[in-house]
Amino acid sequence: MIDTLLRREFPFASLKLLASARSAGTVIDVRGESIPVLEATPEAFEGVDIALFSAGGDVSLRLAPEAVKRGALVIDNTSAYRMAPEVPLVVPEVNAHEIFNHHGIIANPNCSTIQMMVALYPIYQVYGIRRIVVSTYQAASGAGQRAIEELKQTAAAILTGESPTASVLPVSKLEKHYPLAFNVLPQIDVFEANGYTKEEMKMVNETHKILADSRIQVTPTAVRVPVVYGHSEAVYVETEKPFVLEDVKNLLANSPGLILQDDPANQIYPQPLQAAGEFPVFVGRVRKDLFVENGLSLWVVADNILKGAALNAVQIAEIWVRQEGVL
Ligand SMILES: O=C(O)C/C=C/c1cccc(C(=O)O)c1C(=O)O
Repeated sequence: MIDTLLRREFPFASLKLLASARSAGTVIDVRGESIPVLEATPEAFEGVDIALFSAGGDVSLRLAPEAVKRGALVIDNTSAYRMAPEVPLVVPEVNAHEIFNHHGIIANPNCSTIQMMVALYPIYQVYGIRRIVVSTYQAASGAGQRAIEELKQTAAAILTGESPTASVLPVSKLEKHYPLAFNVLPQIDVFEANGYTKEEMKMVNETHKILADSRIQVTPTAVRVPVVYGHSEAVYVETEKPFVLEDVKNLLANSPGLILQDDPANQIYPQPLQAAGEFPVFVGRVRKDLFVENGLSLWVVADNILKGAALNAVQIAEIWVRQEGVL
């Protein structure tokens, strides 16, 4: 979040870093200034204009109202408020207008939903979308620093002929754990009664809310893969209207937040290793379905920590301060 604020040259007059009591007291260097990390208490939000939350849903539920009460705009990166009717759920390239309907809190969508919305919104606007079938290939970083370490440890173990031991992935709070190295895990977060995981249901519900269209049939499969940064998605859509493939490619190449990388003859297509650290969403492998008239497949890759979280939140803040006349 701090790195993204600096890369975007966000015009903050001062930066207040808040965290748990356990982290309070540490000092972070920001542009040569040593900024102390303070304990996140209700009083700590006095004088704060914009509060970027990314400390888990429980913290957001407890402290976001306290920040709003003290005059802050809260941009929350957790799912705590995403489906609350009065809270805008915003992907700036899709529904930036919703930012100005906030009542103190704006929610940042789930990382996998964000990148899919950036790629599909141009298609939705021109051709309409009846159905989405998406398989995600999600990086270990989406599950946190301990998951990244476990991927590396299990890889090292296997490469040295030892048996890998896992204690974090796929879901740290559950009993069963499996090594991610040289493996894929078709579980991200816990399973719900309908057989879909919470991560998959976020993609369904958040797509409906962001596009304000609950008619769209969304069928996700969320998979953890042995990648450190960058989520990839194989997306199949059925459009309402017929399309010409070249027109779709030109549309994607000229849409906000997207870069088209689609030159199979030269093996050009998005890859997480190349997307990591970058702001855009990358789209490629755009092709017409072989059997379904209005079927279209595409491959979508983005840095899950940037566009999937920090960048999307900072972009929301940029639009808000611009409206406030600061930018
Ligand atoms: O695991 C991933 O790749 C994405 C994880 C997202 C996540 C992890 C823990 C809690 C949450 C949450 O619900 O806040 C979220 C999220 O949807 O943003």
